[in-house]
Amino acid sequence: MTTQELVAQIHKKQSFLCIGLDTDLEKIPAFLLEEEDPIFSFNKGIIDATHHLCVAYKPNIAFYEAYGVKGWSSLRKTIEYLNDNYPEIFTIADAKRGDIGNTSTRYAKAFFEDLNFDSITIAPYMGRDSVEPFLEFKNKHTILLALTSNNGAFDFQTKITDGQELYKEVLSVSTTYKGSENLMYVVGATKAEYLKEIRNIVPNSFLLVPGVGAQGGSLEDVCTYGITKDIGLLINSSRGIIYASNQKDYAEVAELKARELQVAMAKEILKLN
Ligand SMILES: O=c1ccn([C@@H]2O[C@H](COP(=O)(O)O)[C@@H](O)[C@H]2O)c(=O)[nH]1
Repeated sequence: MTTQELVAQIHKKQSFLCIGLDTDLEKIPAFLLEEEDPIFSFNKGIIDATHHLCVAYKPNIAFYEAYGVKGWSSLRKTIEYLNDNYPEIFTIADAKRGDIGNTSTRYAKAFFEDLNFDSITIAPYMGRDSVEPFLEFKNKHTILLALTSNNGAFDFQTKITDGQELYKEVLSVSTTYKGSENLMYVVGATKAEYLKEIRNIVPNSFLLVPGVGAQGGSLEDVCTYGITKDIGLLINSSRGIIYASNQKDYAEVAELKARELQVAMAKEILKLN
């Protein structure tokens, strides 16, 4: 999917919501455990109930890898279901990969070609030659971890390196990578006060923002400094939407939670006019 197509979807749906599919057999409603593939059945229920309110879904790959071959099969069914039924949806493999060049190319083939995701999250720690292989893929997007939502972000990401904080170095150096027009960045909603400075370095890039809801980040705070004329934000919520109920009504309750966020996002878009 191109960035322009993503922006068009955001305006059409008046939403920049990304729903995280962090599907955990210990948290999904018990009645689904009798299904042949409970993870896929749960995801399908969530997707069918919420696709009109969001522009992206983000399966976190850890939740699938944890179940071995069965988990990978559920992941494949989920991405195929999305691509076949809702091709307008932007898909994010939250895999946090990145390795020496030839290995990164294999990761890119796995997620962009075999599974056909639109984007993948990547750790920038191994530098240019670990990221550029992902950027070679046309209309595919690489989402670099810049300033993450967790407390551990302060261990390294905010430390001064070469005269500025490491996360700023990640942002500015990565803009010189070949294919950098395919870059997006992860910035935690819990770090909203950093967004003004982040926008000075990457004024127009899309930011994937996890951390609203369960982690306590505020959508309004993120928008105050992070929103651009093309919106430039994908705000993620996982547990706050998908586990709002663990009963038969889980999909309907997920729809209500997604709608609350979509309505708040529509208000933020209106403020831009
Ligand atoms: O900095 C980061 C990077 C990734 N994540 C991931 O996003 C979701 C957040 O889930 P919630 O339930 O909405 O808290 C999850 O998959 C994380 O691994 C993040 O939270 N922070």
